Amino acid sequence: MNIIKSTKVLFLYKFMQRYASSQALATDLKSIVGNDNVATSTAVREQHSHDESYHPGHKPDVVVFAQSTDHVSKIVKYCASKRVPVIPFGTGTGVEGGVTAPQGGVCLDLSRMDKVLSINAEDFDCTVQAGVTRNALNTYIRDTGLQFPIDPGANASLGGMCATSASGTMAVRYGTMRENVMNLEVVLADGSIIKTAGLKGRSRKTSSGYNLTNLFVGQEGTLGIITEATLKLHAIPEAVLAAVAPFKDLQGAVNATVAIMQSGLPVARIEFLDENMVDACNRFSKLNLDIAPTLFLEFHGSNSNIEAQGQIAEETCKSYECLQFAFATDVDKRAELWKARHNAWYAAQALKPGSKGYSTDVCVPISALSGIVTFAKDELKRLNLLGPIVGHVGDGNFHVFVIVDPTNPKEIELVHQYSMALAKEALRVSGTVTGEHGIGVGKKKLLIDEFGAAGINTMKAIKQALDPMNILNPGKVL
Ligand SMILES: Cc1cc2c(cc1C)N(C[C@H](O)[C@H](O)[C@H](O)COP(=O)(O)OP(=O)(O)OC[C@H]1O[C@@H](n3cnc4c(N)ncnc43)[C@H](O)[C@@H]1O)c1[nH]c(=O)[nH]c(=O)c1N2
Ligand SMILES: CC(C)CC(=O)C(=O)O
Ligand SMILES: [Mn+2]
Repeated sequence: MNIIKSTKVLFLYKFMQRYASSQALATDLKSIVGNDNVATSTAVREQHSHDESYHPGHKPDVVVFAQSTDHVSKIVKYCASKRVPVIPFGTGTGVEGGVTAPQGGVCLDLSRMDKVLSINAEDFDCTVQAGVTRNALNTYIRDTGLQFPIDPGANASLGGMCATSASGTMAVRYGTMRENVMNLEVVLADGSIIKTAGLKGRSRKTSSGYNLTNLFVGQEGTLGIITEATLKLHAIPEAVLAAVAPFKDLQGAVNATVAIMQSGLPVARIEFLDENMVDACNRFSKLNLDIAPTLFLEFHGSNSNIEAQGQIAEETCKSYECLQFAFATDVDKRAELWKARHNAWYAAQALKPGSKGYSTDVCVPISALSGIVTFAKDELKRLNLLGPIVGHVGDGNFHVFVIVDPTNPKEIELVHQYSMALAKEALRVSGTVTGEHGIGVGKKKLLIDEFGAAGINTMKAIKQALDPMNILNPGKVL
């Protein structure tokens, strides 16, 4: 009885101590960035404690809404002086638990840094603050005839997209964030500010110094806070044509993809949905597609060549026994199709109300795609798991959205084992454990298999050099 009582007292004491120190932290931060930019309410901390995944949330002690690079620099400098963790937060749409605060600390929300700073239409580039979302940028530049085509399904922040090296359905044509970031402004762990590709750099190529830009793309907030990004823009195509092609079997759809890619056709989107995913999208997005392994395709070109592109794809799909090949030229029909594709994550979760999605994200050389998708499906069947499959297959990248009961630890463990087995199979065939979602907390254990000890030690040396006190998003990636 006494032990229980003293444990309760100790717990209460620790709780009071943490409460007092978080209040002191908030007071100091308010004096740096102003009262309106600091929140300590449970609701705001809860909202910033998790992303869109099944990973358990952890609340930060304080949420700060930065308004400028100067704010970010001052906050980081202050946190360094107190050894307080800083966790950057874009829009919280990540899926590997990257924004959780397992050690408490300050969640640095960048959404109020939402200015488009410059558009250089003649150079096909722009510079934005980190909190600008991809939809806001595309709306802003609509009249220039340009677009920023990297499209994770969510309306993510461009800072978050840089930090996770995001991609999406159009990476097959326009590249991922890695290929589209030209320069970054980054606040380092001591509060100093750098530009990764030169103080004013926005040239199309450079071989000057180390490639700092790509060090900070995909670092998930563990090496620095991205405050501004200079990005490549692309012309909005004169003509767009979409198509839907259901197949008799999975192999036909995947082999047709490989053949289309090998033919050199500049396909803009080529997305695979297995029969379960098509069924889920039909229900969630009110489509009426045949329930079969299916490709969604899109071609971008000029009025004079768009039909020829579609025709080559149609012939190729037919030679792999597609059941039909239906073009969608109408703007609304196309928008409906891609909206449904972007909502596939929610469609899968809606199959079982109350469930959560556990997403895998392997990427393999395209010649290994058919084998590994078959492996993924066979393992689902063996383990009796429900997991619709969807993939940016033109890049050899696909996800199994395994549906789990978040309150059932046994089921979560089983799905975790499935995800690990799939990731190891991807490595066996020379792929990677994540094509676009990153490592976060979910895939840390797999890094050693992908890079080996010497590779991991190199990453640790970089982390140690840039963040010696481990205040930047501690517990993530490494
Ligand atoms: C419905 C749906 C569909 C998709 C996706 C999500 C959802 C909900 N995603 C995943 C997600 O949208 C993607 O990872 C985004 O890049 C995350 O951007 P946020 O702004 O939400 O970052 P979020 O706030 O979630 O942060 C992600 C990570 O980056 C760090 N971070 C955020 N801003 C930072 C900054 N300014 N500086 C440094 N670090 C920062 C965070 O600390 C965290 O570790 C995705 N992704 C994808 O690649 N392809 C896809 O197809 C999809 N599809
Ligand atoms: C939430 C993500 C798992 C979704 C995604 O990456 C996709 O739909 O392609
Ligand atoms: Mn994806």
